[in-house]
Amino acid sequence: MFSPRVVSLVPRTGPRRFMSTASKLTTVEVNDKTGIATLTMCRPPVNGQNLELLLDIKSSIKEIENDSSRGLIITSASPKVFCAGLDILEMHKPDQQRLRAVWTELQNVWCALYGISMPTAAAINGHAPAGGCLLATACEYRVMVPDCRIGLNETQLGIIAPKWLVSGFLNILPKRVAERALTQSRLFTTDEALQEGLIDEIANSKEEAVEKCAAFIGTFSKVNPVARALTKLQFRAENLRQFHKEREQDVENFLSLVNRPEVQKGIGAYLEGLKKKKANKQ
Ligand SMILES: CCCCCCC/C=C/C(=O)SCCNC(=O)CCNC(=O)[C@H](O)C(C)(C)COP(=O)(O)OP(=O)(O)OC[C@H]1O[C@@H](n2cnc3c(N)ncnc32)[C@H](O)[C@@H]1OP(=O)(O)O
Repeated sequence: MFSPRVVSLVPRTGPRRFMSTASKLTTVEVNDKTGIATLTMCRPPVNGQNLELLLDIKSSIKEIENDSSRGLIITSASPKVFCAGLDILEMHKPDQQRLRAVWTELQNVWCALYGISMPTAAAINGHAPAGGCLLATACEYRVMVPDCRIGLNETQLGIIAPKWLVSGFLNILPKRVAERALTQSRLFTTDEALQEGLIDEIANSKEEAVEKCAAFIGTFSKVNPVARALTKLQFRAENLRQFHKEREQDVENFLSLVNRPEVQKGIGAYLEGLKKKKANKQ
């Protein structure tokens, strides 16, 4: 659960350092001058959230939290995609135990990122549908590169995003806009996302996005970190409480929904569509 941590306000000096990461699916780089940790997802081609990537993101977030970094920036090593959401292959003709673990780890990742006390920001250097949007909206600030898309498009796959998954989205967007976007499976362009407030800034490159995220985190340098953390919790505690109350039932709901024959059919067709898209590109 949420536990605010006192962070020294004295700037660190020295070179950048890398933390150990569970595998190569994420890297964590800490800027020793600013104390900000950048977590980069590295599962080509699109950072599809399979079980291993989710486990790795979770352990990197925990590592950053234990290191008392000044802030956390999440981004991607893929040139065009921040994160394509859940790896659809995990949901198609699934192994039941693994599917259960995938959903549990998606919950764990959201909970760790949404409830972390340090400032968080997403440098969205590419498309961010579904689970990608979930990561971005769990953060406090979002900077996105031009000509990309972000949103919760679950209904397109015949699945329903549960309340906890939508809560970050609802922190940012007016309820009416959120309801319409979810029911329409709307993916916002970068410009639309800025106009609606789903993102905070546009940057021309990933590097600039990371810089803008760091500048946002820097705005807290003179704010008491405990007061900041408790204030953040005040805004997020109710969603976290509700999530913990419902998380087990939520896993059962997910399993039963994904296993429905018509949903399996929809997921299969969606996968085919992705493959056809690639064939048409060639
Ligand atoms: C109680 C129940 C609650 C259920 C709630 C469920 C909550 C979460 C759900 C999800 O996250 S579902 C996943 C939703 N994601 C998407 O719909 C994104 C699909 N992908 C795309 O739109 C595009 O790929 C892209 C991200 C915009 C990137 O486009 P780009 O043109 O750069 O690449 P592609 O050629 O399309 O893809 C490359 C390669 O990657 C495969 N792929 C793409 N997305 C996924 C994915 N989500 N899972 C698995 N694989 C994916 C795609 O098929 C290509 O594969 P190859 O053909 O190269 O093998």
